[in-house]
Amino acid sequence: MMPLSFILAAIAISIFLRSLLGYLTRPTCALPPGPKPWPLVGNLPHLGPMPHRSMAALARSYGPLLHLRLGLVDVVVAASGSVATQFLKTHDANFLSRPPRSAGKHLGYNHQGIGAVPYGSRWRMLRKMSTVHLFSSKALDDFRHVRQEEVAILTCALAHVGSASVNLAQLLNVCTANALGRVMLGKRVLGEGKGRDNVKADEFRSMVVEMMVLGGVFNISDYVPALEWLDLQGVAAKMKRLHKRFDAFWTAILEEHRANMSNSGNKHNDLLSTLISLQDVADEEGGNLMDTEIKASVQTMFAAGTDTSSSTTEWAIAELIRQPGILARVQEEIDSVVGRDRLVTELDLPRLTYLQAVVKETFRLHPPTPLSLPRIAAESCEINGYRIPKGATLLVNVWAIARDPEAWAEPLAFQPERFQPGSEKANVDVKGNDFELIPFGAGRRICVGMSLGLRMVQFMTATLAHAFDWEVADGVSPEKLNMDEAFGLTLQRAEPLLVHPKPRLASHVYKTSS
Ligand code: HEM
Repeated sequence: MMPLSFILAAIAISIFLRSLLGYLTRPTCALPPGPKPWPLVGNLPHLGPMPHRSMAALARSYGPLLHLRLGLVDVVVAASGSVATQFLKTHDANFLSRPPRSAGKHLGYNHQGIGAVPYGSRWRMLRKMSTVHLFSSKALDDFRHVRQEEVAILTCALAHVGSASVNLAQLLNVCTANALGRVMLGKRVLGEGKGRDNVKADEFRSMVVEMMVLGGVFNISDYVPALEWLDLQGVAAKMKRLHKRFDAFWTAILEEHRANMSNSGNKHNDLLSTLISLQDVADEEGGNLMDTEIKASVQTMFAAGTDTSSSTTEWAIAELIRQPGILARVQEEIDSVVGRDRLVTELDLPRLTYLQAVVKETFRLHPPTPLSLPRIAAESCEINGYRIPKGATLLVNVWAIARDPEAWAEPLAFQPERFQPGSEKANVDVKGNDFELIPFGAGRRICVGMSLGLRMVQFMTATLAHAFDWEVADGVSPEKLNMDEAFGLTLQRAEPLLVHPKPRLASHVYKTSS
């Protein structure tokens, strides 16, 4: 038996060594600067109704790398292109997962959808499947006719409103959701009374609206997890109820698809049937794609892909209405490429360089997710000499970055010319390569639907600008158009754009056979 003194000495040495190790590996740097947090709520009171604007203002006082304590959660905010580069390029591997949120838990099948699933083999599998079958150039081209048909229906509807004014966002939303629905589920999801829709369009519409509302609520228990069980705002209860409705909807669609596939010899011509047919293929760790992952991912695609594209297009048209000179230049460009005897097609887009500049400028001033989607630090790390603690939430203020006066001349002015050949930002794109303009995020977890979102926004903006002249409803003059923002799940206009579209092409163009 070992003598007691030896055992005590061993314990003392191990305690000393542990302390020494702790001392040597202690973080040597401080947290990034930020306003002093209040007890318990931390900096929540600093956020106000427009967190992206409040955080931009705080960054002006404290610098482009900001630390906030929201409730009990450490949050770091990147507010310049160079700080975003540090997080999303240099340290991207450390920020590949998203922090758990009540919406992902209660509405997203406990974080099983592509947008919330932690980084790893399941994420890679979902990402690869959707990239190949939904967003690759081939997949996009295969479904081009679908988007063209839906945009033609939108154009036709706008041409026939007569003297009534229209809420452009609503029609754009129906167009994008139906285009996505046809590609992902093989059918329109927001119906349109032509006898071909057999999903419950009204039910779907009301569920999506509620999802956007609940997703936009600032749920206290996301920031003070100890209070989760109290569900102080009743948000979790509402999410659970909504989840039940959504799950019944997706389960019915899955069953219907399986039945159709077995009747048609496993034919699959939409994403859902493709995913079902891939359920036998195992991921790198041997796991198969589960029904819940399919349902969660399809639901995420609708949530992430509809409002983003439609609200950006609404902002683009609002900017064009406010600046008739820019609209005239867009129309002139499209007239010269397309003429006035047909609608724009997606194949025309590469030749419409000024239109593309207009879309870039719209993404710069009105990014639909101004704080991107949050990421979480897997490990502590050091950025720009500051300590980023393990588990901290990263918010990238893409809205502030794209208005940074250090990076942009006249940052608040809508000037598509800045992206024209020979201009300062001619080579800047929105695809995650130029960190001063990252509306789709950047790095490995960049928006998976970027190619589709970009194409949809370019195509809808081009079509609407080409097919119509625009008047604001109620006699509001273009320069008085209210451009205020409202913060929700996506960056919406505070006041919807109510307009009178005036057809400007040959009348046969506004007839659709769909
Ligand atoms: C105007 C269009 C869009 C914008 C500006 C946009 C923006 C974003 C942003 C900023 C992110 C977070 C990226 C990051 O963490 O770095 C994201 C993620 C995502 N987006 Fe988009 N998006 C758009 C359209 C779409 C479309 C059309 C779809 C699908 C139909 C889509 C599906 C997704 C999904 C699934 C994710 C999560 C990806 C992941 O976590 O791996 N988005 N989007």
